[in-house]
Amino acid sequence: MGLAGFSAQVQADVAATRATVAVLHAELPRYELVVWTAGNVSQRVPGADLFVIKPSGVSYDDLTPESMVVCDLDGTLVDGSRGPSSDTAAHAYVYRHLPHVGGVVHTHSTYATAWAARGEEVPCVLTMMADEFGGPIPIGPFALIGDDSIGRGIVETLGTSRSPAVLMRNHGPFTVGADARAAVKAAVMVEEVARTVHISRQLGEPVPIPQADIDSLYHRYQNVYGQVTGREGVS
Ligand SMILES: O=C(CO)[C@@H](O)[C@H](O)COP(=O)(O)O
Repeated sequence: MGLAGFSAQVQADVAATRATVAVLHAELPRYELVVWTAGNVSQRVPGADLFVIKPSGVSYDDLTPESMVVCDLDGTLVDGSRGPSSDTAAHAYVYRHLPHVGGVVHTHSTYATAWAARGEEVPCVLTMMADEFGGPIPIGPFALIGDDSIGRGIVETLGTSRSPAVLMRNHGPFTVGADARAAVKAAVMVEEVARTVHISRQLGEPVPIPQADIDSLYHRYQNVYGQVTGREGVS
């Protein structure tokens, strides 16, 4: 165990990833996506079959770069002085099976988890949903914590959807992204739209967006929205 067998470059990348993942954990309470020690963020280490995740059951106030733990893609602890998150096996399964994913986030945010408790997907009735999720936010199967079951449910469900978020039944949202920041963004967005669609439902039946419009919105947001490097005026 330890990082001594890894190159200086990988060790530097591990240090940088630890810092990134520690900072991003602070976003979960900031956006009110978690209570107490619920939830977790992880990110792949570039150029190595490793990822960084938080230690299990440690207060968000006490999460530092040094306290982050490093695991291999089987979820085995490689470096760190504390036990890894209880969801490490789920994160590891996602990294093993989805090579394009560089970051994974899990929260128990209230509205998204309420949809998960009902086992009902969030229908695509908001332009913001079409933008970020490209359609409904799907429900994954019920799965117990600790082995590959949650990871399998995430990968199987995301394989049939453009959504970077899955609501694991009776549990809560898991989100993925090119890096941990993108996965945190999806976690923030999934809670926001779950809340808005829930409120809309109290007022009546939300109006679905036609598929062609969902496709158009998704394409624009994914490819044109924001500061796209290489576009005129953006360096
Ligand atoms: O879903 C669960 C437990 O039900 C976990 O995600 C906890 O919410 C956080 O666990 P640690 O990451 O602190 O082990």
